[in-house]
Amino acid sequence: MPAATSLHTFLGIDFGTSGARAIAISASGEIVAQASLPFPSVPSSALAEIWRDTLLALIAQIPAEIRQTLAAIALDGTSSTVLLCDDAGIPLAEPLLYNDARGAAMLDQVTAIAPPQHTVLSATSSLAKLLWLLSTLPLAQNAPPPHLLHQADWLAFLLHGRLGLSDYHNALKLGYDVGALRYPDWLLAANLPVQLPQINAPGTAIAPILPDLGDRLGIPATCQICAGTTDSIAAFLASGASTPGQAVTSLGSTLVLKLLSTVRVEDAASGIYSHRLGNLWLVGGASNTGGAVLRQFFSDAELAALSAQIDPSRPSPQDYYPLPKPGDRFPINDPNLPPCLEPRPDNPVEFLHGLLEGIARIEALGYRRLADLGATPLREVLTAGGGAQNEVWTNVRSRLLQVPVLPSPHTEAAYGTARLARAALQPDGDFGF
Ligand SMILES: Nc1ncnc2c1ncn2[C@@H]1O[C@H](COP(=O)(O)OP(=O)(O)O)[C@@H](O)[C@H]1O
Ligand SMILES: O=C(CO)[C@H](O)[C@H](O)COP(=O)(O)O
Repeated sequence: MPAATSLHTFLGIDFGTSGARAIAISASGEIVAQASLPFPSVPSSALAEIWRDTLLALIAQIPAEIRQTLAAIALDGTSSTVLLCDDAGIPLAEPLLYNDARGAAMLDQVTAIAPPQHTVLSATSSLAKLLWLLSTLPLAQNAPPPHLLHQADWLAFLLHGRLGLSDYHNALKLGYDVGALRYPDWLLAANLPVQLPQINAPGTAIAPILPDLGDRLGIPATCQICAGTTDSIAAFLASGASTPGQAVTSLGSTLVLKLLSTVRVEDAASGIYSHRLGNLWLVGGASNTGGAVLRQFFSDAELAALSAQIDPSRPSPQDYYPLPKPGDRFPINDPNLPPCLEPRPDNPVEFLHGLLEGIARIEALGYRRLADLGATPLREVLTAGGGAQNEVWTNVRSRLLQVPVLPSPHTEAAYGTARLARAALQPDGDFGF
């Protein structure tokens, strides 16, 4: 594998909840190109087809002169978005998205095989989804067991052609033991009729881009495709945070908390888990609250205009638990938790104040839970995602969190994934963990 030079660039591709983005950076971390494409709100074809078309169209949007300098590409996807495919990588059924709770029907089975309090004990875990998919998939007798892949794994497969690989960020909610770096005995003993992916460290260079695809896209044959990560870990990596006690809240369609901690904590009842990051832990959880609820009531322009009329120093009298539909994962892990959006004041400014404060209270409750479980105390919160631009909201959150809340220097997950691609070719890495 050739070493990277100052003439090389690195591409990060983020498959988020509402669209995909790509950012190319130079060896010094400067953004040299970026592109984005929304997902269609009403899917016109099978989901995996939309992902594939979006991936190729997104790469094609990066200027040709940058594409020909690419030394590595990494991808992230929404965590626990999974699919089953055959030995040729063809999806056998529609993928299940990160927030799909149909796995609730399999929780008894998950409980029977997994240890108590394990992260997989959630309706939306990759393992619950895998069991649900296996229970519904009509598999021909003697057919080889299907491959389970996450969204980022499958997209990377399209670029490097090696099937059956994942990374230990995406694999956490499948049950992979990120402490021991192996599948645990309880999962292997379950003998599931599936080919579990082989797990790599996020950012490991896997293989060069498929020659035909490289030719078609004007990407050098030497460009390495790397093991990926999840979208909210990518947002954390984008921030540059590297000291225990620093946290990143992703305020996109959902609310995701990630605190860098020397202590690993887990609590299935509140949807809290720890991702591995070098020698440290990225502890936190993901709630279904967030910008998707705001979008049910307000356009982005309305959010900006109405927020400007809110006094962030004054608590809202509303006691909302904003969710786009019943069910949350963190800090209350309950697939049936009802949203609370009543009573609704006539004045839209007051209603929005209640929503922003409700989401901020869920965030504060989440960080409090992490502290109660013994994680490194919170010192500072950086914010990524569409909500990061809302200063009034930042002030509401700062009042409730009682630590400084700052915008992340780079709010795009794709920037963090580009850093991961760059680290793949610079073995001493640049993350400092
Ligand atoms: N001024 C604003 N204040 C609060 N939220 C906002 C504002 N502008 C956009 N948003 C929210 O940001 C979300 C989009 O953020 P983004 O990071 O692009 O999300 P995704 O998770 O889908 O990638 C939308 O759901 C929208 O409601
Ligand atoms: O809600 C999400 C979708 O944007 C997040 O991807 C998510 O569930 C966070 O998971 P992880 O901590 O494994 O990255």
